[in-house]
Amino acid sequence: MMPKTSDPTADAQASAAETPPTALEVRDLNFYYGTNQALKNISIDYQRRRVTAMIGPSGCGKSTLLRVFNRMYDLYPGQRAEGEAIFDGVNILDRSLDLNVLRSRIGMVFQKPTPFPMSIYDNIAFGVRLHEKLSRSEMDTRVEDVLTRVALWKEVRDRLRSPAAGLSGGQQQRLCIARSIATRPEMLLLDEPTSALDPISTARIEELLDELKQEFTIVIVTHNMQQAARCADQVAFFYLGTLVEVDAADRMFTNPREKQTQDYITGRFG
Ligand SMILES: Nc1ncnc2c1ncn2[C@@H]1O[C@H](COP(=O)(O)OP(=O)(O)OP(=O)(O)O)[C@@H](O)[C@H]1O
Repeated sequence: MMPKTSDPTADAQASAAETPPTALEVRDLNFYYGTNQALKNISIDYQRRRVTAMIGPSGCGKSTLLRVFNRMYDLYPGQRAEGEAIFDGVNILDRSLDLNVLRSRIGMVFQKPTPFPMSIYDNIAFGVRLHEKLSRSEMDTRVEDVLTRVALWKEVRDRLRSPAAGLSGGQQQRLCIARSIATRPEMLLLDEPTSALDPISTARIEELLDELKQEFTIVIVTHNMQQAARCADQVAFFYLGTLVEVDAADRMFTNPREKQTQDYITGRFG
């Protein structure tokens, strides 16, 4: 941290220097399932190489927002988003955007581990082949690299050609994270990634997030307040489709500005 000075201008500059640049800037975003508006005028900045946790009671729109960021709604007629989500200078809501490119740059991991019905090796190689032409040895290196980074390599190196379905739930989820980072994205979106896992597997995923944020911007939806407090740099609290407040995690959990946030994090509702 830069030391504070008595000069307000210098203070402001020091504070600006400490603020990580924004990876994704959301402005006035509205989302509709048919006539049902699920997100209302959401504006939020996701800081580069930081973990942002999105919290809030069931149905408040956390997953909907996460899914907007890799355009999942395109698969479903009747669902639409309005507003802006600026990523690398481009509005990702723009209809002309190449979704394959978007999804290689913004990876998604779901609540339930969803390995493809193929070998461990091919789970990683499949997405990479869509975007890059690697030699066999380059692909071998990529597979080893990402499996090492999710701390799975030692456990699976002798059975890379075995079906991924034979892995435990926690291993499958780490494989899904490895698959997401194999295309070298800039952002990782995780929708309650540990809710189907035991406490040990959960702890391993949380440790992993701490390492991955050195390279990736991470957004995680979680119902688990302890998890948000352990993993997140920034926390956003949603309620009934609106963003109630967003702040640094330590401030959010010790001194939230809004009563609704206070009530939620202390377990008084939701
Ligand atoms: N496919 C859908 N069709 C219609 N409405 C939907 C659909 N999916 C979600 N919704 C509605 O949109 C709102 C937000 O849902 P969303 O799943 O984003 O909330 P959430 O905060 O992620 O909830 P949870 O924590 O239970 O996963 C809810 O009112 C929900 O009923």
